[in-house]
Amino acid sequence: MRNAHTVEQVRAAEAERFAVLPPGALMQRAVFGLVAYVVRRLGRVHGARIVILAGSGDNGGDALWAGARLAARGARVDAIATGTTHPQATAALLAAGGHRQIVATSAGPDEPTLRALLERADLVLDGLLGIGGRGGLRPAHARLAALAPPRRTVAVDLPSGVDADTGAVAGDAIRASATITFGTYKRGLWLMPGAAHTGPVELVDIGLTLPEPDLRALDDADVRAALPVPHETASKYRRGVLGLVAGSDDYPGAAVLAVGGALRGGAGYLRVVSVGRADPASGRIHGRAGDHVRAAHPEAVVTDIAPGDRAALLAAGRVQAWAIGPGLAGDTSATGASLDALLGEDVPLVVDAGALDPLADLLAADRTRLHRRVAPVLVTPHEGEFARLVGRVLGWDAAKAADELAADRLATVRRVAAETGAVILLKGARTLVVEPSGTAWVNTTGSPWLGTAGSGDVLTGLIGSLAAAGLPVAFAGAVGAHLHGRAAERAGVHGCLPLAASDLPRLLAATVTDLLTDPAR
Ligand SMILES: NC(=O)C1=CN([C@@H]2O[C@H](COP(=O)(O)OP(=O)(O)OC[C@H]3O[C@@H](n4cnc5c(N)ncnc54)[C@H](O)[C@@H]3O)[C@@H](O)[C@H]2O)[C@@H](O)CC1
Ligand SMILES: Nc1ncnc2c1ncn2[C@@H]1O[C@H](COP(=O)(O)OP(=O)(O)O)[C@@H](O)[C@H]1O
Ligand SMILES: [K+]
Repeated sequence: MRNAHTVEQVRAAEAERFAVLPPGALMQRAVFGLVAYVVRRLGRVHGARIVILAGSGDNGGDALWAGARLAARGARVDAIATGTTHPQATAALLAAGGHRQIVATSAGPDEPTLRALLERADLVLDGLLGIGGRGGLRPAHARLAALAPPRRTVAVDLPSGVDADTGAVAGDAIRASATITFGTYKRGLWLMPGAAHTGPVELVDIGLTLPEPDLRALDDADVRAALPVPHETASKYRRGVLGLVAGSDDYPGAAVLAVGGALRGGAGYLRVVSVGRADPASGRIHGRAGDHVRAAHPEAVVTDIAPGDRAALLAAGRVQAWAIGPGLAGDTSATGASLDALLGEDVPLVVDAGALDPLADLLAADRTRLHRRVAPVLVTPHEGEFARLVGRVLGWDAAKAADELAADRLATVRRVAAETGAVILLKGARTLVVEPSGTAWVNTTGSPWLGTAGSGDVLTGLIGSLAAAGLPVAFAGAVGAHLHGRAAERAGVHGCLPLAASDLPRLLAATVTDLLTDPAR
């Protein structure tokens, strides 16, 4: 498990260490980690050209001290500053033979000179701003951020211009190929849009004692430990039964995809409810989605029901979790009736896609509905669906939803989870899972190839299955998002690029197999 903390939490932990350690000790630990990374990355330090972008604070201090150590090993180090710099670190750099040759104010060097220096650099260390950065980059910094070569820039603690707590980016910000962060992960390294600026993030332990994290990210080891593995006395029922209401005559494929995900999530039995209509000749209820599921996945047990038939829905059988929504289309009041029936059942419920608007309508009529329910409800909107949800339930217009998410994605989702009583899984790059209590996970696996029609349907089935197999539903959301992302990362290796949603169940099976058979576990 990786943990992220707020700037306030980091400052408090640092203050506690400052009180007992010699001056500069924490900074030297950070510098040691940063230099170790640079040496590993460059391979050969002697003769390498390093450019330091140095701000006025301790973040610049870290970068300048690292420059001093690298200069002492024979690197050619140039520091570009925008004003004053950390005095001891600057003195150390100069003493080691480094240059502090340019002050990039408006009166500073012309752009070609700066550009030439940055273009020739083997590596640029971004020490403009760390956790002390406030607001967007000011013009002198912004100019440097625009010129720094993303593929050869390493962010010190965090990319300058990214808000450490929110991940918000106002204007220009450094784009880094890697970030070396100190003490703990900062939330902004994991939250969009800031997360798009970091490259891979490495943590350097500087010995801080930290409180409960504000945000968590799962690792493969956490997911491996959480995976539902059948034990000796298992049976299909004991492994967990998932009820899945998915597909429609218009979108039968969504049910097939959701079942494909569900079959890889660990539940032992899958009841699929297909919403159809009465056959004019026989009078029997029949849905196209059910036909497609039977053909693609003979192991699923399918019941066809008429739209909104609550009794037939519940008669599909006992389950340990329900999931509703993928591919549901048409009469939203009928979906609302099905949803209402499932909300009356005391098992975890996953609500996605075509069931989200009906849920929003139920919540608009009664905001306490989910707060009163004992078993949790997980909703899985993408950004557009999230905007509609907060529009209907909280009265936000689309612009407000977009502004709130851009300014502070985590706080916004936390607020909506607390107000609605739903666990919210907000999909997209860096999917967030947030409980009404505020407990939050961010997903750091995945790839933009997942932005393909139907991949969310697979995710819903997978999460429902993990919940039916016994994982608490919010955790099932975090585990499901991790597996879904890992599966997508494998697409290249398995010859599945460009990724199609139908590839995901097979890739999920390979992902789970590797996790469970990893000899290192
Ligand atoms: N304090 C310590 O002992 C340690 C600190 N560490 C480093 O210290 C950093 C924090 O240092 P600081 O508290 O000095 O803060 P920063 O170095 O992030 O920057 C603070 C300075 O930048 C100015 N500033 C803020 N926002 C600005 C903006 N938008 N444009 C231009 N200037 C702006 C402030 O007025 C202040 O002078 C961490 O991110 C980390 O890199 C590490 O060395 C670990 C140990
Ligand atoms: N740029 C991206 N990077 C990583 N994951 C993404 C990206 N875009 C979309 N995804 C993931 O792809 C899935 C898309 O789901 P969704 O939008 O519901 O698709 P659909 O409704 O077609 O099934 C989600 O799991 C989402 O997190
Ligand atoms: K920085």
